[in-house]
Amino acid sequence: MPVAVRNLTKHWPGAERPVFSSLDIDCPAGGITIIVGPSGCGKTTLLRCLSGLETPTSGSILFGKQDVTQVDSQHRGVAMVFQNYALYPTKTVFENIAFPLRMARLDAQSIRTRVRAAAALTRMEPYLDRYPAQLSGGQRQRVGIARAIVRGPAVLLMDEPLSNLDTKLRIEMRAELGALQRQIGSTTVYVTHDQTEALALADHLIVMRDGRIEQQGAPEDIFTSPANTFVADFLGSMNLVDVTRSEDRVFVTSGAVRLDGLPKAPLSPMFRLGFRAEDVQLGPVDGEKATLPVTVRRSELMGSERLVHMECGGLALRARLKEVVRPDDRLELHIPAGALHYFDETGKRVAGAV
Ligand SMILES: Nc1ncnc2c1ncn2[C@@H]1O[C@H](COP(=O)(O)OP(=O)(O)OP(=O)(O)O)[C@@H](O)[C@H]1O
Repeated sequence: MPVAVRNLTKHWPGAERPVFSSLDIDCPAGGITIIVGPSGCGKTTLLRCLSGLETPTSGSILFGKQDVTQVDSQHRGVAMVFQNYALYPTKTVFENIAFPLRMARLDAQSIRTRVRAAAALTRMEPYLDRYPAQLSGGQRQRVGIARAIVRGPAVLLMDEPLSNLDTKLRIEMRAELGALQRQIGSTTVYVTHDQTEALALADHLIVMRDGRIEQQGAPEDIFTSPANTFVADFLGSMNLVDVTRSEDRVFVTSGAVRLDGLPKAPLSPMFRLGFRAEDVQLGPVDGEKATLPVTVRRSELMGSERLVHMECGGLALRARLKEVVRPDDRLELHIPAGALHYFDETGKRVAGAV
């Protein structure tokens, strides 16, 4: 069942401006929609409106064809997983998972069957008699997930479910969660500020800033064609260089940048050139490319390659390189034409630039 939001506005009483206004969102049936954006942009408020824990000021929320805007939270067929797990400390794992079923007054046999099924899916069967304090962080979050899926919700809402876990566990749980979501097939809306998580898990991605949607679509499309410099920087921290053009020469602040045979798109005298750290090359590059003179500042080992921090005419840039470079080395960076992004002076992507 698809979930949609139409013209949705939330204005907290007394606040100067709405948290978000006139939002339109479409979440595909059975898939994971990820809402990503910086802290405070309104993600949690939007999720709470979907759950029915919060009432929007205006607009509508549709679950399939049904308008649920005025429907009580308990009757929406939604379940929510919280960042802080929100488990009952005095109840066993079994009773925590069983809680929504007891509230719905299911008989003891059905409760046992359903709790066991949810525990099996989340690999918590061996721990049903334990209390939350006797579990690891990852296990606690699994209980939170089991409790959310135990009633077979049509819509599953997740608010930063992995952010209390350490990096290694977060990566493991992320993969588990993706697989589990496919198995249960509930339409899932998942909120995070972590761009890696968003790109890894999303079927449909929504990038928000200050209560506005900056871009929504397939994660690959957003990553390869960010609509503006905010999206480009937020998803994959793109290097952004202000470029001034005068006749056929282009400059980056104090250092000169060479654009061999570029750009094809009509560009204003000032524009922004974007490229990702992983697309930078030190060796010769065939064909059209941009060339930037840089000075190395710092190099961080990241397994088989290095994240190299550099400076180009006062601008800080990052490159992922296999080569060993040292502070103060002066280098020429080459960025192949296909890896270049162009934005106008307002930050908007210039269509068809490359
Ligand atoms: N109950 C409330 N009453 C008034 N203002 C609120 C309330 N809850 C949230 N806000 C405000 O709404 C704005 C959006 O908050 P929200 O929690 O939705 O952001 P977020 O994007 O989820 O951020 P984070 O990632 O930090 O959780 C913030 O400015 C916040 O202070």
